[in-house]
Amino acid sequence: MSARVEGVEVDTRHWIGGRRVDSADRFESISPIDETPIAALARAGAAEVDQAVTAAGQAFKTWSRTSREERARLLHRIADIVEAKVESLAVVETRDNGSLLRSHRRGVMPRVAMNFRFFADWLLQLDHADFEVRHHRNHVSWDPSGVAAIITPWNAPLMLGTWRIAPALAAGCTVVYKPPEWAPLTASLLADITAEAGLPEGVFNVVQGIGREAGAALARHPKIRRLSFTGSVATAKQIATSAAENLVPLSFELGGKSPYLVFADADLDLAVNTAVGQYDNAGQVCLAGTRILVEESIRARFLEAFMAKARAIRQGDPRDETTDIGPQISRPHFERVDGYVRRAIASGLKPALGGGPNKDLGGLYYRPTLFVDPPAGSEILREEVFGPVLCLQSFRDEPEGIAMANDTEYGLAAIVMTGDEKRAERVTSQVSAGLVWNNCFFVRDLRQAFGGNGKSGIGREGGTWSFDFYCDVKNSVYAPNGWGKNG
Ligand SMILES: NC(=O)C1=CN([C@@H]2O[C@H](COP(=O)(O)OP(=O)(O)OC[C@H]3O[C@@H](n4cnc5c(N)ncnc54)[C@H](O)[C@@H]3O)[C@@H](O)[C@H]2O)C=CC1
Ligand SMILES: O=C(O)/C=C/C=C(\O)C(=O)O
Repeated sequence: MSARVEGVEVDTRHWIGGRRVDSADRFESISPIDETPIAALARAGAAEVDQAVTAAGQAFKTWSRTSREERARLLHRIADIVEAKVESLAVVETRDNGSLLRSHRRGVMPRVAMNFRFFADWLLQLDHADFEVRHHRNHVSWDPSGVAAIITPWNAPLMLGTWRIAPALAAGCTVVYKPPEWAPLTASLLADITAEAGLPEGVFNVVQGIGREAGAALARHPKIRRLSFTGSVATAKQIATSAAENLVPLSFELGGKSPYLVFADADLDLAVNTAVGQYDNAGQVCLAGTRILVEESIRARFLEAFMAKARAIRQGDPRDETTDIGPQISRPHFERVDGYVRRAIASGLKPALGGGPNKDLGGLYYRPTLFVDPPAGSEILREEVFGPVLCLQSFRDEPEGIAMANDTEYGLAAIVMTGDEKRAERVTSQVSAGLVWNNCFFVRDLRQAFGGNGKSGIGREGGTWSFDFYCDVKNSVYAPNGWGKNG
């Protein structure tokens, strides 16, 4: 069973134990570009999930004992093939999730390859730390833990999936991956790539399906040893409850409502351009600085420049090179975003920009929207909209700016725009966020610790943090032969 998407053949069955497996049930992937169904996929239930976990458990026996060099070689091979297939991966992903084709070609798919390369290289230089304590040698090693379950969302499907799959495989775990049902297709292409690379059967498995069915069955499976979840807080709570039953270690990368602080001494052009960039991917970015906080003395100048720039955003078909932002992922998500905007308007707020669907384009295209001065505590300031909706407020001085930045239950990212290096360090040290960018945004290096505070998540991934999570860290103590025999 397969679908032809933008000229690329995509197998729409599961990938379990190195072969394609079908289900009796189906679900459809609908393209956000024009809301047409583009593929019918196998829809897993508990039986297929169990089959995948069993295959992964079997494969773990040899993969966990495969040398680090061989694991790294295979991951590099996967990266080579991803690089050779950037174009087909990019066109399928754009059709499936509506993100910009040019971003997929130039940034996202190369990052997918980098996810594999980076963790392959990090594995080889992972320091198996030794230290001496009173003639006893302590040795710390990162041992593979077992089957890792990985569940990720649709806003950057292959990049977010491989950001967890690559370190899990590098760590010697085997993987059962449940891709997002709103953008499931490139996961299947990845399965083909792992086979072409020569990854042994059962090491990487894909179960396609719906979150509350296949995802829930995977999260509660008693044989998984790690659970990495990226998605919403509501789903995270359900998953945590299931995982608690089996005491499975969790890594959660969840939502955000990040502050974007602009001080009067900031480079105004840079601050405005970067602020307008928070609409990228049609606002479907967990890290986005959706609460713009501007120092009062430059508020009018900032707002004027922001509005001019934001009005120039070109919205349209994400396959068009000149498009800046595309559609929302799905009709339910579009309605959810619109619900937030409608309730804000009903509460008396007037959007300074946008405030509804893009009627010229129709479909799932939602206009970049800005609310100025929403009251403290209002829903639009508190909750993650995950659409092209920003809020702008102003603050009198640094302490007030920091207090407003921290007035959230989330703590994923913060952006600080200032020309004063000392202020940058001071503010950074006082904002609660897993990632703080000063005078920049989304500058990523895979050695960085990535994750959030509060409702934005549990744990960190990236570099050694990923190995700490996917591995059973072991400390061994070696005494000299005969040590202590004579008292
Ligand atoms: N911190 C981070 O790195 C990132 C966080 N996100 C967050 O993800 C959210 C958007 O993604 P959505 O797909 O709407 O989230 P979601 O929580 O609805 O779905 C995410 C994944 O979980 C699965 N799922 C849904 N219900 C499940 C259940 N009961 N048991 C097991 N699995 C289940 C889905 O099939 C999907 O694969 C936003 O809150 C966003 O901030 C998105 C990207 C990165
Ligand atoms: O760079 C990462 O590892 C993760 C980035 C997350 C997003 O791009 C997102 O959720 O939009």
